[in-house]
Amino acid sequence: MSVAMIEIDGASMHYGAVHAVDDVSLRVEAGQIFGLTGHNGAGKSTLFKMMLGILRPTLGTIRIRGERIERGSPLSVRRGIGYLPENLALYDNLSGLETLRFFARIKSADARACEGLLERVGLVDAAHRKVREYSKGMRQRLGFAQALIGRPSLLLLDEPTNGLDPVATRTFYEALDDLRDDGVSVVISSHLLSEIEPRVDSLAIMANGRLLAHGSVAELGRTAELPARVRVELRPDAIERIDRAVSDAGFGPTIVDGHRLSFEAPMTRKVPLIALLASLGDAISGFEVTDPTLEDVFLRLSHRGADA
Ligand SMILES: Nc1ncnc2c1ncn2[C@@H]1O[C@H](COP(=O)(O)OP(=O)(O)OP(=O)(O)O)[C@@H](O)[C@H]1O
Repeated sequence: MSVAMIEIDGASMHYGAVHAVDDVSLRVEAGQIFGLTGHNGAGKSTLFKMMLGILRPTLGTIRIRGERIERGSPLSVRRGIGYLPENLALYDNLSGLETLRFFARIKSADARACEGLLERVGLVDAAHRKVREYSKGMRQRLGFAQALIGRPSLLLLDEPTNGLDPVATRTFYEALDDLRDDGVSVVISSHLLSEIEPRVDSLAIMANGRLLAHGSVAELGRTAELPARVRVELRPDAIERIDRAVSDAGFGPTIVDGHRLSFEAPMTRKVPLIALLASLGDAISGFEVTDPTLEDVFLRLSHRGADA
């Protein structure tokens, strides 16, 4: 098997009785946008800090590109990682450009790239304004530019869209796609499941320090065994006939809402249900298919985790 970008093996971080991260094993392949999701306090930030070697795991190991991460890890490994912490401390009296130059010095990176980075995050016009005058979204974009200093091959971004408006959020994800096209691997944490769902190649769901599941959105959907919902709009006189035909074929349950019927089918039987409905003729005037969302998957898996 090829070397993973990140390989976490049985990693735990315990603060006394608090198990911030608890026996997490995870593999992130190179060249992916990988999402780390979970509710507040699930352990996402702690796992990031462990991946960076800021925190030493109580148990387990973490490898980046095959190199074990620990405090005092080789600079060559750390230099290849760009990190946007959840709350990046910025100096209010520095301008945006001075801020990036300051971080470039700390990272021993080429400061000449800083102007280009400001352009990349849409802050070139604010380059010489003091950070104290920046809005929350501008600070967040400056933080993102800071993570890109030194052309890292791995980006660890903790809640990067916090404070961004919808347009800035879209621009941010477009920038991530470009970075992935350039071969950069990205791990992004968020508790905004609907935002992250269409934008990651695969993801992990954490709750109370534990990993509930990981894989592509489709794989997680299968793991959660949630049904697809199909809603049809009908001529009133056809309701009974179609309800019977669908339940005779083994689908259900059916919900009747005026002249609409809703059916549920396991994802593996969604297409046969649609084919059956399509064969039932012109009594059907409208059609809507809803696959389970990541939010549904998360809720189902969290409940299972709590019941275990
Ligand atoms: N230094 C610490 N000492 C004790 N407990 C801690 C410490 N740091 C984190 N924790 C606890 O570990 C758990 C995980 O916290 P963490 O910040 O990793 O979660 P998170 O998923 O990033 O949450 P959020 O989405 O709110 O940022 C929480 O219960 C938190 O209170």
